[in-house]
Amino acid sequence: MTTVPSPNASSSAGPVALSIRDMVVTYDEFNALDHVSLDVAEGESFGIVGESGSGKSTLLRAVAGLAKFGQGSLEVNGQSYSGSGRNKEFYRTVQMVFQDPYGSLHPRQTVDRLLLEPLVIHGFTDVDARISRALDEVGLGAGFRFRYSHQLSGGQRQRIAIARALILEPKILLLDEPTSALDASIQAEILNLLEDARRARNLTFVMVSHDLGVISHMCERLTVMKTGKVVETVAAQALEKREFSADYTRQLLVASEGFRRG
Ligand SMILES: Nc1ncnc2c1ncn2[C@@H]1O[C@H](COP(=O)(O)OP(=O)(O)OP(=O)(O)O)[C@@H](O)[C@H]1O
Repeated sequence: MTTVPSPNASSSAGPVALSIRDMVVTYDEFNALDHVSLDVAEGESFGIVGESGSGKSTLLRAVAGLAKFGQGSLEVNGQSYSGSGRNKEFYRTVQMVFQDPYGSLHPRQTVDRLLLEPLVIHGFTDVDARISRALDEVGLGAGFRFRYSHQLSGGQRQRIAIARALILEPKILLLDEPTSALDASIQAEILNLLEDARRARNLTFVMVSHDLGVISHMCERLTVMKTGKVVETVAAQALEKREFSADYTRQLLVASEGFRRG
């Protein structure tokens, strides 16, 4: 197993869960991802920040196989993947949670069906017990099993989306702004729920957010992106101590603090 030493904040410690080298995603001759490289360690919580359009979602989508990368390489849990091909094991062990759970939850399916579907696809048989456990883990009781997504609040819908991701016992969660559509108190509940799940299951997180406060609360390290490129990768504590090198990181931090004060 590949292990990356940790000489400083820009490299991860321990076995590598996710390794991206020189990744390029091109749309209409424009590089939305421009030679991006980074490593994320097993069990690490890793953040991606940057202004709108900097390529954060494209990076997650390229890892997930939802956007094709034309150049570069991707290794997940020791296995190499091409720009577009993914196998069934990948789709079990790597799960993505989106900002808007409406998009990922079929409106004509009950919670029960929504949780059953991935279990059936991946050949699990003890489905009843797994559905009950998944609902418990996200703080929803059996009473929610036969509700449709329009009968749930935004926070409850996001809990179901997380349950649907966790039910397959993944190793990596790709989280694309998972709480930015929620109000502050629900946001905190969902972040706590995610953090509890990560610790209990030794999950690896790669979390995109425009909110540096969320990322520094949740993540051990983070990559700052601008115009499709990595500006720098720093330890989350470095933000508080102002131990980063790029002016752009300082601008992002100042903008985010100004926004919070405002
Ligand atoms: N399917 C697509 N076709 C063409 N261009 C795209 C596509 N998806 C993304 N882009 C472009 O790629 C760039 C990066 O987009 P991306 O969604 O990754 O940014 P982001 O950092 O996640 O932004 P935000 O914080 O606003 O969600 C943007 O200029 C966007 O317009």
